[in-house]
Amino acid sequence: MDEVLMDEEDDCPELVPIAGKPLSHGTQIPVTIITGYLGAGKTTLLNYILTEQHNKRIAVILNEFGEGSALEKSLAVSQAGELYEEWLELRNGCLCCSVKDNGLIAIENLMQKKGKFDYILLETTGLADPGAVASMFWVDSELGSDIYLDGIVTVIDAKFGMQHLMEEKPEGLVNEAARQVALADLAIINKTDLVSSEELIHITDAVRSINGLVKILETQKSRWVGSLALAECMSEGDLNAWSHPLMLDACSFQRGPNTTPSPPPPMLSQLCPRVDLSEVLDLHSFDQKDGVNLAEKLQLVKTTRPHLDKSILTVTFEVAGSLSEDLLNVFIQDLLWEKAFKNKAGLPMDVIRLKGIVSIAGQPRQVMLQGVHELYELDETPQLWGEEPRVNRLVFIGRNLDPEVLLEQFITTVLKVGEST
Ligand SMILES: Nc1nc2c(ncn2[C@@H]2O[C@H](COP(=O)(O)OP(=O)(O)OP(=O)(O)O)[C@@H](O)[C@H]2O)c(=O)[nH]1
Ligand SMILES: [Zn+2]
Repeated sequence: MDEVLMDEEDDCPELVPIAGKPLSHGTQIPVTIITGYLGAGKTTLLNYILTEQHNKRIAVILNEFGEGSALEKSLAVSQAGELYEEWLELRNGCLCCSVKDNGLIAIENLMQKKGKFDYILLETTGLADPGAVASMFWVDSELGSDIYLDGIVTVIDAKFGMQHLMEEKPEGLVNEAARQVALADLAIINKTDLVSSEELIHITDAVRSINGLVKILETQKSRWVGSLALAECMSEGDLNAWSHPLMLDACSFQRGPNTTPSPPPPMLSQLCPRVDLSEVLDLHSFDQKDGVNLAEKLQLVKTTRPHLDKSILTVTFEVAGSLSEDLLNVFIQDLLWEKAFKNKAGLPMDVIRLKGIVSIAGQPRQVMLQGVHELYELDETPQLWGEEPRVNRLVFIGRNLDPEVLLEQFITTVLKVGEST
């Protein structure tokens, strides 16, 4: 294994970009953030991952923030049954450099003490905003950290998830459960044993209506508990694709007439509920490895309609042509930082997650756009534009989004009229 490069251990270190940022994550360790409302099944999923056969040295971090202005946070790392614990000093409620850098330093220290990990899983508390935690790893990965953000996994309670998603918050505040779904790269709808197939469809639709981009899996005890026949059905490759109850339903039919004696027709929720580790780990949701097939993925995304009152939704559009990079930055900053765009009701659009593949005038390769809350990044992918006309595809997940207004703003401000691609 490679040497662990340690950052200077300051109170609040200055991070300096390293020259010649590596294009691959060769020596970096992925971190997956596991979030989800209280009691949804996050720890159960972690335990499952840790006990499953794999060749990885996985470290688990429990990101327990105390109530209110707690000054300490425990960083427990369990690995191969052993539990290590570190205590971090936090400055009062400050989510800026104190948490950021100390969090990373603690992980890096730990790696030095215990040897390098292959993978880090970070469980947030049920009420945490995964966006804040994600930002910490995402930004620093660009600055030569040992760690990069692989993806955000949100565990949802099939039974109480609807209730959590619908909970009314005081004016101006986003419901935490909905925010966790909005930010998810993978949504695991757990405890399917506790609901009927109708309830399962309902919660799945609600999740999809918030986040049109997310991959959805259904589980019991965060794992699969099916029979051999179901194991066969799971080997069908299409479940690696975007899972949906109807697809799970379809896979029970594909088993064909040979499966005798036929078992009682399984409830939708009993089909194939498991998590294959490859579906949770190494998602590459924030980097260029994802960029290669992101263009295809984005084509499948549809603008959603709010399922719940005042809820978060997904807006997507395609625009042919090439963009001015400067104007694109202005557009994104107006949207994310200035909150300058309003919907028809006059409410400012609030984007939580942003993804896209765009064509920058004069650049031969596709450029990936990623955003989480106020952070965003434009990154060239290895993918060259082909012969066919270039198409920009964007996906926005957030509140008060109006597809028409967004599209109009995008076209008028960003598109380089008359520019050849
Ligand atoms: N019936 C049922 N119970 C489950 C399932 N998955 C987890 N549980 C139970 O739900 C409870 C909460 O599970 P945890 O894994 O601790 O949930 P968590 O999200 O880590 O909870 P917090 O960290 O407290 O927010 C435990 O009692 C689990 O045994 C499931 O699929 N079905
Ligand atoms: Zn837990």
